[in-house]
Amino acid sequence: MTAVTLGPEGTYSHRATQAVDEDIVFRQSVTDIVAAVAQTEFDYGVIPIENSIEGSVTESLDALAEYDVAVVSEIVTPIRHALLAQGPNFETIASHSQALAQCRSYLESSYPDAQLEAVASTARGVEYARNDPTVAGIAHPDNAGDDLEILAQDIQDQTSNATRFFVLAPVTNRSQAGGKTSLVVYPNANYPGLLLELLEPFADRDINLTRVESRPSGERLGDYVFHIDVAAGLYEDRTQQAIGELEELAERGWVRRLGSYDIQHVIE
Ligand SMILES: O=C(O)C(=O)C[C@]1(C(=O)O)C=C[C@@H](O)C=C1
Repeated sequence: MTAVTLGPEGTYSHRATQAVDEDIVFRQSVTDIVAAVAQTEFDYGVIPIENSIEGSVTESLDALAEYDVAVVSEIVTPIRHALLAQGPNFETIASHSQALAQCRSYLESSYPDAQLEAVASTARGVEYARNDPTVAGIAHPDNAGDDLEILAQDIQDQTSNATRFFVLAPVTNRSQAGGKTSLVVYPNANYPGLLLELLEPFADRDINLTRVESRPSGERLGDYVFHIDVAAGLYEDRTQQAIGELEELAERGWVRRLGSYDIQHVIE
């Protein structure tokens, strides 16, 4: 079994993937990961979905709307960032845009003059710092190795900082079992009360929504794709009935069942 995730080695995605598989390969973007799993190149893919400080990883949501894959598990893990560099005299701080944003207050108060540079992943920022003494990276402290100093630890703006990851698999592995279900809905319609109507089938059956996110469809301004997570499994009649109603409401568009799954908490 092989899993694909965001590289290079040492990203938070890599750490989360170690809870799923031992044989891990890396890609440079979450879109590449979702596309590779959709094309059945790998058994699993692990992508970040949502962070407790910064919210949705929008590239991941858009890739889930574009490619047909299954969500088979959710991993929640604490994110504790460190500042890593060859020494204290650097001018640029490089990291993933999510990590830079999660440390915004710390960076504004401790390094107001530093140049912030968004790179493809936290581990990519560490590579950059390893090759350039004028650059510091923000990443998990284990990335320091023998050649980088840990200048500061726990620099995220909230100690409770945590990220949710989805474990993806090819669609043939989509499961009906699990306590949560993720759906993507494109109603291809726009009228007063549409969102209310889309959510009512769940409220009517006492199904708790754990997340609703809207993303632009890309078709026209004001046209949205909705990402809906519910605390119920596809194996339950009430979930199937609610989705049936949702499909009628979205008859001009589409409804994708990403699958049902359980949550795994990974502490380190
Ligand atoms: O760059 C990494 O280390 C990643 O795994 C990506 C990512 C993200 O996109 O949210 C994962 C967890 C953290 O929230 C910061 C960055």
